[in-house]
Formats: sequence, structure tokens, C-alpha cells
Amino acid sequence: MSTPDTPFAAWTDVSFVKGHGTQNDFVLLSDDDSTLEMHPETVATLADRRAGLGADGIIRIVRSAASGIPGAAEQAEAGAEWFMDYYNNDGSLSEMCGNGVRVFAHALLTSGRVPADAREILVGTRDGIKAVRTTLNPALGVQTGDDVVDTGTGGPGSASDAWYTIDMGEWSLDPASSVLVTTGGIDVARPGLRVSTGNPHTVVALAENAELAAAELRDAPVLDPVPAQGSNVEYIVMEPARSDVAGGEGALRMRVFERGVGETRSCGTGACAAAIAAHHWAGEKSPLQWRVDVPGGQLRIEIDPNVDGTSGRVSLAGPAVLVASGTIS
Ligand SMILES: N[C@H](CCC[C@H](N)C(=O)O)C(=O)O
Repeated sequence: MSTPDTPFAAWTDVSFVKGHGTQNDFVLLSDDDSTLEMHPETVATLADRRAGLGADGIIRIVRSAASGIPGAAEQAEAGAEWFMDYYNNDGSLSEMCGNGVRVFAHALLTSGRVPADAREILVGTRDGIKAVRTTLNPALGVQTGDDVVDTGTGGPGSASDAWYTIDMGEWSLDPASSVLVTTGGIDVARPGLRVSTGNPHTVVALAENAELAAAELRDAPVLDPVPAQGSNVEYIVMEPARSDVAGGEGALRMRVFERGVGETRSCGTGACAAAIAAHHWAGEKSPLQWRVDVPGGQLRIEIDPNVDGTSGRVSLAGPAVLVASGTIS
């Protein structure tokens, strides 16, 4: 793969695995002792679906203490031995990736970097340490006591039954925010709610699924004002019958245009932002648990809002599948 015309020509014998979380796909590079130079153009070429291996994101598996990333050494001391060094498809950095951290944990478990029977893994990220728990896929039943699903490798083409629940940490929203979002295929600009889940999101509520399907996301939506750090943009349709009933589980459908990527089939932090926005719009009595249907599958969110309702904590649960492995030689 590393011919003179590829920027990663200097990389030799770099092992990788390819995986996805609800079809948000990643190449994970083994760089335990931090020797790779991750230049943006190198990452973008590797992520390119023609010139490289192809992925929504590139993730470097690196020991926190060796990574040289600000704050990572402290995270190592706090128990996060491994750091998820995440890059978008265009080579830009992001603070966090919700689907990616599940695939990262699955790669740690299946590669022997952490004990295969580990029930909780602390992962270092640019948005702080994330606790990832191996839990039972709800499609296989209800999590009771010590039920831990077998973290099978989910070989090429087979759906793994590995299911992970992540404490995603803190979120905040700006109730006064009204970013006008102009999108192809949607007749007029719509107001978007700004939500931070460690990375920036703008959530737009649409009235019905036909509108959601009509949105043309080949081109980036236009935001006014333009957020300084850019934004992931989520379009959601809430299922009314389930969204305004206290308790129970709310449900929504989502499509997403990701910062630094484009439209993806899923976004974990985006699903968290969508559920947070839906709960905000449906009122404080609306559900705290949400099922989020994305083109690539289904995620489950649990919100823990503070009294003011504009901040809190959130957890994300979903599958992780490893599809293939190889070597950049
Ligand atoms: N594009 C995002 C990072 C990846 C997020 C997404 N893949 C997820 O699962 O959270 C950003 O620039 O903030």
C-alpha cells in the first residue's frame, strides 16, 4: 500500500483493523508506543475510499502515557492506559467519537490489550476519560446482574453481538441559540439548537419522515451564524406518540452531516445531541431514555439532566463490529 505517491509511504508494517458502530466506519491503527506521524494529509489519504483504505474516521490506538497528547499522561495515571486518538475523514481532529469509542474498546478486548473478561474499560480521549462497559445487546434480552455478552470478533460480514455502554460525560445546550440551517431539499431555513457533547452539534427538528428523506446531504448545510469550531448537523423526526409521555422510552429518527466527514450512516455523539434536544423540546416530563434510529442501525441514549435542564450527563449504548484486519506494508 505504501507506494511513493502515498504520504504514508514512510509507514512500514503498520497493523490496522477495520470496524464500525452502526455503520459509522473506522480504520484503527496499532501505534501502541506512538511512533506514527499523523499529518492531516496522511490521515485524509488513508481515509479516502479510493486512494486509501476508506473510513469516516481514522483512530490511532496508542498508550496514553506515550502519546504526547496534552492531558493524556494524567489520564494514564487515572487509569486510562489506552488513548483513542481520533481524526475525521478530512484529517481534522475531533474531541470525541461515540461510535468510535465502542469500536476502540472492542479492538482493545479482542486484541488482548485488556483482559477479555474486562467489564469496564477506561479510554483516554481529548474530551477526557470515557468509561466503556461491556453490556448485553438488548436485542438478546435484558441486562441483569453479571450478564456480559461474548465479545466475539464479528468476523468479516458477520454481525458481532458485542454491545457497549459508554458514560459520555457532560453535555450542555444553549436554549437561546437559534442557528439558521439551510439544507438542500428542504424548502426554508430551519432553526437549529446548539448542543455540546464534548464536540459541537446543531440539531434541527423536522416535522415528518418525508422531510427527513428529502434532505440532500451531499453538500454541507449552511449555518448562520457560522460556529467558530464548525458543527456536526443532525436532522431529527421525533415519534410524537412516545416523545411526550413521562417515563418510558422516547424514539426519534436521525440523519447527520458530520463535521470533517459529510453525511455518515450514524454518529454516536450526534445521537446523544439529538436525544438531548428532543428531551429539551418535548419538556422536562418527557422520557430520559431514547431510541435513536439512524440509517446504519439503532442506538440507545440515557440523559441525566441537571435541574436547569441546559446541562447534565449522558450515556450511549450500541454495537461494535470488527470487519477485517491487515497491514500497511
Ligand atoms: N465528526 C465529529 C467526530 C466524529 C463523531 C461521530 N463519528 C461519533 O460517533 O460521535 C466531529 O468532528 O465532531
